Amino acid sequence: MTETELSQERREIIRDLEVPESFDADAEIGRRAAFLAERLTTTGARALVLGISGGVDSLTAGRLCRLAVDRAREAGHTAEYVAMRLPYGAQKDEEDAARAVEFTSPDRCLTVDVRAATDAMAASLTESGMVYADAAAEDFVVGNIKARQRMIAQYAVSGGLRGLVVGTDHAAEAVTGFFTKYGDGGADLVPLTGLTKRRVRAVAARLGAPDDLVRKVPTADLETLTPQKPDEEALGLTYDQIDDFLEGLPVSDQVARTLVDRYRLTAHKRALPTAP
Ligand SMILES: Nc1ncnc2c1ncn2[C@@H]1O[C@H](COP(=O)(O)OP(=O)(O)OC[C@H]2O[C@@H]([n+]3cccc(C(=O)O)c3)[C@H](O)[C@@H]2O)[C@@H](O)[C@H]1O
Ligand SMILES: Nc1ncnc2c1ncn2[C@@H]1O[C@H](COP(=O)(O)OP(=O)(O)OP(=O)(O)O)[C@@H](O)[C@H]1O
Ligand SMILES: [Mg+2]
Repeated sequence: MTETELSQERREIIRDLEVPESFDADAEIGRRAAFLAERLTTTGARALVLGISGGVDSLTAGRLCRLAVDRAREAGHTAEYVAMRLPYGAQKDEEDAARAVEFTSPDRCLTVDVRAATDAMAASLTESGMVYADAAAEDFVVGNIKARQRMIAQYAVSGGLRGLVVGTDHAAEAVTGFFTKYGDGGADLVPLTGLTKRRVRAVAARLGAPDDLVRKVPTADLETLTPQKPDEEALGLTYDQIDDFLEGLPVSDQVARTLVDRYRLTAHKRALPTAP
């Protein structure tokens, strides 16, 4: 890829992922809360359902759900914001998760431990004769089962309450495809679309979130063998590098090429299933 092709492709990615040049936290909060409220009133849905992990993305999306439900109610609509705690057994940062739930102020919070379902599926797969390359490969696959069990739990609640499932994907995850296909990637509404990680943090700070949660080290926390593994370690890139790339700020050629490659390789995760 020539320099010109690289910068052209970068511009296209920024456009496709809807990353605006300028950013104003107040404007983003207003626009995104209004979007969620409009979805509630237009679809007639009665609930916004969201998993709260203890990380900054769900904390931010949760507070936007609170604002949106309040707005929809003011317009005469009946709706609630339902938070879900979805630990796999005992979660190491449970205290952060509890504080995050409190900050987002849900109408109710349901806790569903995804461990039994995850372990049962993993055991059935092994019984079927499925063999993994090694223990780390199995752990990685089971990590994605955890994410999909969370999706199943959220859709069960959404189905029962006539709700909509809220996802937390944003531009810095979308560009790298750093989410589980049909797991945390499975949602009805994605209010953080187009935000870089630092902009998610800026929105969270503006919403008044506790500082340590705003600055918390991001983790998918899916692998049992390496709990709380920082995303940056798994990605081999820092969020600052990813954000700089998406915000059109200076990045090394190597970072730009890595991200363009990653974006191409993960195109299937941002698209509908491929058809003939
Ligand atoms: N070219 C192609 N066209 C159509 N489909 C294609 C495909 N290549 C793979 N696939 C399918 O996609 C599957 C792989 O996708 P997937 O199952 O998602 O698995 P994969 O992308 O390998 O793993 C998910 C990654 O996202 C990270 N993650 C997950 C969840 C949350 C977070 C977080 O930040 O919190 C991060 C996780 O740590 C891991 O690194 C393949 O097994 C295959 O079925
Ligand atoms: N243990 C959990 N309990 C409830 N929801 C979860 C849990 N783990 C993940 N999720 C859901 O999956 C989403 C994706 O996880 P992800 O790690 O990208 O976001 P986060 O934890 O909110 O923020 P960060 O990326 O900074 O860790 C979360 O935003 C949340 O909605
Ligand atoms: Mg997380």
